[in-house]
Amino acid sequence: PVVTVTGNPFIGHEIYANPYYASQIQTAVASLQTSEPALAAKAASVAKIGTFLWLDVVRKVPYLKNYLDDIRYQQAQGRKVIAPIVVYDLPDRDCAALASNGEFAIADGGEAKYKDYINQIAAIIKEYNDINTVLVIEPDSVANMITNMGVPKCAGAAKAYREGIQYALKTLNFPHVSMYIDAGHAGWLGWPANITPAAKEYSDLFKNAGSPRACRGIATNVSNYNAWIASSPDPATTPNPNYDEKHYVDAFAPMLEAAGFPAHFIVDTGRSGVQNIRAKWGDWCNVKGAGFGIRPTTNTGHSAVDALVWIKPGGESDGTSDQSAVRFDAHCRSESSHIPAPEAGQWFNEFFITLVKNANPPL
Ligand SMILES: O=[N+]([O-])c1ccc(O[C@@H]2O[C@H](CO)[C@@H](O[C@@H]3O[C@H](CO)[C@@H](O[C@@H]4O[C@H](CO)[C@@H](O)[C@H](O)[C@H]4O)[C@H](O)[C@H]3O)[C@H](O)[C@H]2O)cc1
Ligand SMILES: [Mg+2]
Repeated sequence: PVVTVTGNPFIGHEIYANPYYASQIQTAVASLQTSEPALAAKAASVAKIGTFLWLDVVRKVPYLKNYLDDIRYQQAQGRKVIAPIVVYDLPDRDCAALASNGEFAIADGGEAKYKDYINQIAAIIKEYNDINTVLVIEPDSVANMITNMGVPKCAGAAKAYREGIQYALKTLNFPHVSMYIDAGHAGWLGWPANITPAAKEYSDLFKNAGSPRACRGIATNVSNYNAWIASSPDPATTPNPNYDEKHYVDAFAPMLEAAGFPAHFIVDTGRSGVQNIRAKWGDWCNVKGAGFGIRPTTNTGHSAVDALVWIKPGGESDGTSDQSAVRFDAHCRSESSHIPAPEAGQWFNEFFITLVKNANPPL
């Protein structure tokens, strides 16, 4: 039946555990089976945990139908399953870094290609109006508009980012959809100097898109390593009073509400199980010693936080450590980084095994 979502979309639902991530995990399990069977079993259990599907290239969009068909099959068995998707293909993507440079360039018709990408997603999502669908909108992009307008590529992309995101918010505004716009993390927009301009930027985006019903709020800590709640501040976070994601949400939510954007939040806890492992807070690439964090849940203990979720699939690289690679970013050879590492999005088996070993809570 047609789904109309009101309120927290995650309540009473499990998050789709997609077969693509599961198949990559099987590789790790096979490599551990004989030498470390207990660890292999823990690794295998991750395949059942729902992570988000990243539509990071337009050629992946048609595969969305396969996943949605699979969810229909699970729903036919009486299960209530969320479709968890990341929309991530803006032209001149990842403008302040190199690791996740995208396929579309503004200089090469990227804005029109992005609208076609969004239209393709909208056509499929519209057809599957019986599936409760959650969309994270464009990790890192708006955050870069707040802190990196000094980077020529970001300054040059500002108009395209804002227009592209507003197009997405309007075009994907369906009754069965809930959208969360990415807003970096506590160590990015959570800094006092950044959070005030951030509140204006996000509320303007929301209002200029016509305050779409489906725009439920904000996603934080996507692909990052911050605690949801830290028992004490990680030394790398000093002197930021917002030293974990809960402090960031507590500070940000009322500012957005006051500016006309009554945002709810989801927080990525996929790789936040271990704290105090970064030399510098700005070290974002393949952080050595990381562990899987709090399992996806709606028991957040926070009225503004709909769910803790695993958005970045742990085990997929943040970026290559190969200095000769086109998309090499020096942050991926930071003192905090696990080296060697493959290209962004590629399977990073050693890192996955560390995430399993260091999982907190334990697997
Ligand atoms: O105490 N002080 O006096 C003081 C003064 C100034 C300060 O400045 C702040 O310092 C922060 C670093 O601490 C900066 O935050 C970093 O900004 C980077 C982008 O520029 C982000 O990188 C992205 O990370 C994504 C994954 O999260 C990747 O997917 C993506 O590819 C990658 O590009 C880092 O996470 C994020 O931690 C702030 O901008 C900056 O304003 C801070 C304190
Ligand atoms: Mg990235």
